[in-house]
Amino acid sequence: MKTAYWKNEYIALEHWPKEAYTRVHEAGKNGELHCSSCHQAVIFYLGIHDEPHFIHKDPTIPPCQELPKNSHAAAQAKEEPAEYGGFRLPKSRSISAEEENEKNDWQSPYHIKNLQPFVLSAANHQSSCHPFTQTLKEHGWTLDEEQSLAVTTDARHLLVLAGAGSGKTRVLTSRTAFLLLEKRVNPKSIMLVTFTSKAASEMKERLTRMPGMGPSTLQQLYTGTFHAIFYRILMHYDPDKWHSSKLIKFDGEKEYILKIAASELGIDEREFAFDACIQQIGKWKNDLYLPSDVRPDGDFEHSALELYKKYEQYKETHDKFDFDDMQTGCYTLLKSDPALLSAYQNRFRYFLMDEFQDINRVQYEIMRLLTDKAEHICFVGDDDQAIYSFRGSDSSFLLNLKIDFPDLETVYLAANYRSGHKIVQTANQIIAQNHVRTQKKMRALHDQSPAPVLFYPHDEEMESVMIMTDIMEKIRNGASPSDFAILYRTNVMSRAIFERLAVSSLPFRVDADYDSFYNRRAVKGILAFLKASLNPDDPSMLNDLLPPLYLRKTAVQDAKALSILNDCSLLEALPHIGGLKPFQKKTIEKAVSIIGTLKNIRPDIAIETIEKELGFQNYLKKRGNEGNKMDKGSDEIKDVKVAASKFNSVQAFVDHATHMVAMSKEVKKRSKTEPFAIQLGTIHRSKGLEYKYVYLLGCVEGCMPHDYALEAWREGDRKPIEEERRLLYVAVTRACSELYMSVSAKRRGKTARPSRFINNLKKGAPIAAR
Ligand SMILES: Nc1ncnc2c1ncn2[C@@H]1O[C@H](COP(=O)(O)OP(=O)(O)OP(=O)(O)O)[C@@H](O)[C@H]1O
Repeated sequence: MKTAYWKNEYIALEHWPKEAYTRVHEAGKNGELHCSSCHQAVIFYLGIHDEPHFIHKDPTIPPCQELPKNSHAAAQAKEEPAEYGGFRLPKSRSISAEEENEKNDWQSPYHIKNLQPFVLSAANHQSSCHPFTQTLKEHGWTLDEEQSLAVTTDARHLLVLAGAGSGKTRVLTSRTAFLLLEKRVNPKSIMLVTFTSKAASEMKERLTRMPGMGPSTLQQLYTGTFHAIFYRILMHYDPDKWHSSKLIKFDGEKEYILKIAASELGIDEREFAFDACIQQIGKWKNDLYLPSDVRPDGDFEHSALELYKKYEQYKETHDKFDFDDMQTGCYTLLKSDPALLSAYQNRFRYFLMDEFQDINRVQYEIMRLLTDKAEHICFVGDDDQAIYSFRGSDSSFLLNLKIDFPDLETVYLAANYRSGHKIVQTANQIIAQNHVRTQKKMRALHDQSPAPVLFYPHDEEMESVMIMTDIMEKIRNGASPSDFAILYRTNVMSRAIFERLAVSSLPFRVDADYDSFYNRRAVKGILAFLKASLNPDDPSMLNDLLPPLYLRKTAVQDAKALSILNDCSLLEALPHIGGLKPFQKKTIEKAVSIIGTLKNIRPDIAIETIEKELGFQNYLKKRGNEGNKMDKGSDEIKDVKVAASKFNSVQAFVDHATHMVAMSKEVKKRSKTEPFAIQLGTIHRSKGLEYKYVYLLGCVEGCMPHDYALEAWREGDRKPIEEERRLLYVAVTRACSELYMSVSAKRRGKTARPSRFINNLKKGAPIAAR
């Protein structure tokens, strides 16, 4: 059914603006929609597969005949009210039923076609006859011919080079078991390096299920990430120097140190990309470049080098260290203490290293030192999954291993056990466009999964509703929440889907580094103005309100004292703070006079007022992170406006934001102990994982590839774009059965273009009008 009543208003979907669809959907959930014929309650279906339509809430009632177009109700809809169904139509838009130009075409989902046909390869199913492989098989753990070779070879130096889902982790785990059980290697002499600590514990967990593997043996294995292993070495050697209380954990802290240094050096804060500078310093350190080794190229690197020097001085004087220092510190320690190095070399004789494509120079050099007396090294990696080069990782270490290890034996794994043929072909097609890579092609073992789907929401809000509908349908049909992952390029993209999940009854979890969208710096600033408007005495808004009014944080105390003294609100006290410069006084007085009115206007308009009239835009330019490459304050403002546009009042929006901040804390806590939940996460964090159903948000230019990569590409640097393509490849290859990629028409309130990475997937196929 294409028509309904929203309270007393008539909705004909054909003429209803798509930006209002999510509101109609909400209205249906709240019981505000009724059938235009029988007046029974209806809900609004807004999913991926079928066109949006109304359905009776009671599933036993069949669809009704629609009312004719020229009925009384339809005529009512022609009056073009300013507020319609609680939704404001753009003034220029007519909702007249006669105006066919205004027809609201639905773009059907596109099932990726033109993929190479599936060919069943007999080799895929052959399992090896090696006795160890046979033993594993008897215990339900199969290895194919290639995997078995990688597990049982006597090669001293072994590289397992393989595509996604080809069983690299399975091989690494089996090879560890082979060394322990077949070769009777002392577990204490094995070092097993994984990319995440979770992967290390998962591998240990898999090992416990192998025949003859006791927990005491596994406890003796030396496992962990490079960082964890290096830190353990440092702590063993000098626990005071490396005490965790001295660790600089967050980029925010680094940025603070760099901003002070920048002002001392006269670097213009407004223009400078502090996030890129933090990355650059990390890159130099991971490349083992001391400040004196750096030969800067261009203005940015010159400034970054000066800041690098200052940053190192700061840590020295304040007795601090950061994560990069754990690596460089370990390298220096091992180089400077031959006895210590020798002790480690004598202890560890067997090395197994996963995700080797993401190794950086300092890690490689430490690995070279530690493995000097090694009897066996197994490197595992996939250059197509190298996604950390922005922080100094370099897959050429993997690809050039033969130079340092001339007897290196390479085993290629080509069979993909994880995904259906159409997903594997889609991934092959995406990654084949990269110029810098080793040529390899994955082949799937079955063709039972449907083709990946591109779907076309109007915006971020509709994207999240469509995904939710699809997930709920699948769960009703027997899927488990843990079958699903919703992946995105950057955390800021998760706002809308988080909000939908938060108000649903579905269990979901987030990455360990997740933080609420409403805790972002610029968003908190905007919220402070809105909160002040609702309650000028709310002390919780003061801290975030002061910086955009150019007041120091210490002004909190002054404001509190003045409000008591003058018997006025905290907000009213601000212009009376002593020592204000004329421009400050003017800004504050204007703000105070306008803030009070914000609560009476629509939240998105209120935000616009804060931005333009109350100087928030200028503040962001001066003090924000507008020079940043990744997270720009102005982008956060665009996002917050999209979020606010769902609400009719400032109060409702502020309440919602407060609720979401509390929810994100709660969900984060729950995430640690919630195994049967929908996973919400960045693509970076999804590496090594797999899910039956994967949804990819924002497959549009600017999101994927990210704006920063597009900028680099325009300046002639292809590397970031290739890395973005690898990210998409990683995301696509997480899906076992079904993959959905969202190509929204709008992003941050502006028209968006489909990602260049998926454009070629549609070649030769009809592209529906957008
Ligand atoms: N020989 C095999 N028989 C059956 N299933 C297998 C086999 N090898 C691997 N698998 C399954 O295929 C999936 C992918 O394996 P694994 O995670 O080891 O791949 P990977 O190469 O490490 O993947 P990625 O690099 O994409 O993270 C897992 O579900 C694993 O259990």
